[in-house]
Amino acid sequence: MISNKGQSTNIKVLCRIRPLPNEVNKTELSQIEIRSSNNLAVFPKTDPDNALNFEFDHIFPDTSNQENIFHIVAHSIVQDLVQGINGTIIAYGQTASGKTHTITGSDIFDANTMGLIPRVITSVFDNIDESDNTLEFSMKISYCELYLEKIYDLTDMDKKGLKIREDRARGFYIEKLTEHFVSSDFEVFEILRVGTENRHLMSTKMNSRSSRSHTIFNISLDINNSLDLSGRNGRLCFVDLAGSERVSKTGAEGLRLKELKNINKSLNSLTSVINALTDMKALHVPYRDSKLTKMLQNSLGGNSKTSIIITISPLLVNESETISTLRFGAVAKAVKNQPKINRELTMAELKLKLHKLEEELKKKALRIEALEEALAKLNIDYSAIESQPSKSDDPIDFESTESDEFLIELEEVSNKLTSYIEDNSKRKKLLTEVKISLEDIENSTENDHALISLLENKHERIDSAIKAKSVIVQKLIIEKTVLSEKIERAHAKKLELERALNEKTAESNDLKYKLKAYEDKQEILPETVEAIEELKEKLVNEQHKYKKNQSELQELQLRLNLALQEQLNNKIGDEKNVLTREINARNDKISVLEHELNEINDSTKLTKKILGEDESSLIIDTEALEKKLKELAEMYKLLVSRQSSSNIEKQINLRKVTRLNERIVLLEQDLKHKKENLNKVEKEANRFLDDMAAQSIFNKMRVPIKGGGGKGSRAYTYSRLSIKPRFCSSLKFN
Ligand SMILES: Nc1ncnc2c1ncn2[C@@H]1O[C@H](COP(=O)(O)OP(=O)(O)OP(=O)(O)O)[C@@H](O)[C@H]1O
Repeated sequence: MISNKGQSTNIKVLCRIRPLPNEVNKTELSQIEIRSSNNLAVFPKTDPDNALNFEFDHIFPDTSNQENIFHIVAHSIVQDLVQGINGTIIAYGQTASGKTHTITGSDIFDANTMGLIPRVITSVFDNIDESDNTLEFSMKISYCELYLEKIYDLTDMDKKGLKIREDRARGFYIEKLTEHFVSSDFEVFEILRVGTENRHLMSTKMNSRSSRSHTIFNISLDINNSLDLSGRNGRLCFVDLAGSERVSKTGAEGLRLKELKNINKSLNSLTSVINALTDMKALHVPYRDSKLTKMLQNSLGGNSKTSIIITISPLLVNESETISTLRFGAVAKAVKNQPKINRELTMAELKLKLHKLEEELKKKALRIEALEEALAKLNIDYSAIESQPSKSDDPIDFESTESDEFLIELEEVSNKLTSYIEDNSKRKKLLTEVKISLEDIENSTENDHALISLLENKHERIDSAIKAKSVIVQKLIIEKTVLSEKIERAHAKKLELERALNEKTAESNDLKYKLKAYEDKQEILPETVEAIEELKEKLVNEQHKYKKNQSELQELQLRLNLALQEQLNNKIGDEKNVLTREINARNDKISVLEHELNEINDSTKLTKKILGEDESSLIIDTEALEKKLKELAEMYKLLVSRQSSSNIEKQINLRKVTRLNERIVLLEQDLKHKKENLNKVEKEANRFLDDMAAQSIFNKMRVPIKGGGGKGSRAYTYSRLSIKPRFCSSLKFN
């Protein structure tokens, strides 16, 4: 990296006064007067008449918001960063005075409360978006903290106790600190969020989330110009220092005390560095005294545009810390840095430089030649002059005395020549170095080109190999499909064959079984014939019996029907007669009664006529008549009940007839079953006879197919049977 010489610039110091915490009473305020945007006075409680006056680059009153801070502190730093100029923003101040609030913000995702880092990140990406297309950017982020003199990688908590190394080109740097390549503000926000969560915090009297460490958030931006191949690099560093506190005020103990001592120690070393940087008489800047100052070497007195934001509290209770912070800021303001554009020369620039050096070298060589010629004309051996001891030690003794002036001139020429030679050798050396570096660059460029073409070739080869492979893969896929179809077909065929084989095996088993059965049967044929004869006989007998039964049954049924019919007719006739007789008798009775009633009527009329003649005999007659009437009524009732009981009897008889009919149906069904059974028996007998007939033909036609055959052989084949004897087809029933 070759850089233009940096201009000396003072560190900027800006002062931010935090607003009052809500719970605080106004009477407890320090007397701080903001006199202008860069001037402020403090009237100490102990000595209000002697105001302490402070001048800073800017003073932010407690009403300033985060956006104001960004515009005044960081806007120009962002512009510098994208030009390749380093920047640093440091927050320094008492605990709870608002350092973290200023650098990171209370909530990095809240547009109002987000601090400088998120705003700067957004702005850098905006700048990148708006930049020329020929510029290429590459951004790296790292985030670490210094806690109890140990360095932690906040983006990877497994990395603790990191070492600070020193390098000629880079100065101090943290070894193994993760640098995240990022391409969007979201990624940076995420790193910031995770890192901020990982910080060492503690709840203290003054701050519920007090930082117990110094944190450094670093942005590194490489800017490359694709046209002239020039490059730049800018680094922007945000430092949130841990807050100073008086041990006596806090009454801290244990770890808290240890933390506090460490914080104060490193802040003291920072103050020492600042003091040394501003002290003209100081011979040495004690950067190496602490890790913090090593890490901030470039930001303080180095190649960086640095701004320190001092944060102060308006509370009276913090007055002494406020004054000491303001004093620190006042001193720091005097520190001078040399920021410069960090740029690499373009190839054209390097070539031009080389060309100039070569021209210069040629001129020098000509001058040397001219001088050597002049010497030669004067007969002076230049090499002898060169090898001669110095004049003071052993002065030259010129016997042929030339003039003293000539000697002086000669000495001058000799001196000039020597200086030319020295100059020349220096330039030659420089030229060689430049040539070497140019060659290196050309070599590396050639190497890069070669590598690129190698990679391109390789890429092409891989590409064509991939294509070839994909063709093969396609073919293989097709082959695989065809093969799997074939396999499927073969499998189906195999299953079919297996099924056929099973069937054949079953058939063969069946045949074997049948063969065995026939063989067995053959052995018992005489008995079988006898049995068949017996069976036949039995069957004929059964058929006879069945026929007889059937005709008997039919006869029985006929008789039954007749009997029933007769019985029914008789019964109905009887009933009818009885009823007719009863009805006739009743009619007779009714006509008798009617007759009697007429007589009574007549006698009543007569009675009415002779009324008064014999009333008592009339009453007797009336009573007799009433009695008669009663008897007639009862007789009528009896007749009616007889008629209803004859109706019931008729119903019963009808039910009996129905039951008889049902029984007839049942008998018919039974008869049908018996018929069916008989048919079955007949069919069985026919089959049996068929088998017998086949057997008798088979016995005549069997042929050996294996093992010579003959008697006792088990392997036979069958000829097709064409004659099938039937068993008594005439016995079939309809
Ligand atoms: N300017 C401000 N406006 C609003 N709130 C603020 C401001 N400054 C500080 N605060 C609030 O005060 C509290 C302490 O602030 P912060 O943590 O930033 O202090 P600090 O200086 O970083 O403290 P420490 O050194 O202990 O870490 C926080 O809740 C913060 O939000």
